[in-house]
Amino acid sequence: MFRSGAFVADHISPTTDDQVQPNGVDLTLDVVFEQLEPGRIGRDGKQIGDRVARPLEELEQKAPDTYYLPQGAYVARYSERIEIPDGHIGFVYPRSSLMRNSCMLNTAVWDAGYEGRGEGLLQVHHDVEIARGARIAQIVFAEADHEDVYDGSYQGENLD
Ligand SMILES: O=c1ccn([C@H]2C[C@H](O)[C@@H](COP(=O)(O)OP(=O)(O)OP(=O)(O)O)O2)c(=O)[nH]1
Repeated sequence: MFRSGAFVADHISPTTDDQVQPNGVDLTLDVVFEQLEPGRIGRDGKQIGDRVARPLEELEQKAPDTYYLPQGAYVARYSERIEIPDGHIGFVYPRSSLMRNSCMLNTAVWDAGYEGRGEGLLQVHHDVEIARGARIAQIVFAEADHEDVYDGSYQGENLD
């Protein structure tokens, strides 16, 4: 069973009322990275290729700060601290307005026990402007059995 947005919101911070949806919580864009060097996925480990944060553009004095993203693939970091409670699994979906603008957010599984400010693959199929802090995704929680909790290398990532 999927949990209510109000339940999810208790595990996402910070959140404002307008981020809380009936079945999930909207996530906002913090930083966009561009990968510079190849990474590696091995049989016994992995390495994330070097990356650089994209510059924020002052597009016609637009506030807040806005990213202008040419067609390409980027890694987007969410602003919110996400905690997946025991007995649950998380899924992130793109905001449909991204899709309708020829962009897509690809995501993986969010494991029970994970805490951090995670990332997603932002595919830009047509140039787009996205303001920092804009809502780009929605996270939902489903109840799920598990034996262990997440204890991998991304545990606690990007928390200050
Ligand atoms: O789209 C996603 C999906 C998951 N995560 C977070 C939550 C998840 O619990 C963690 C690790 O994901 P996964 O287990 O798929 O990563 P891995 O490559 O297998 O790394 P590890 O070996 O550390 O588990 O990354 C994201 O940031 N973005």
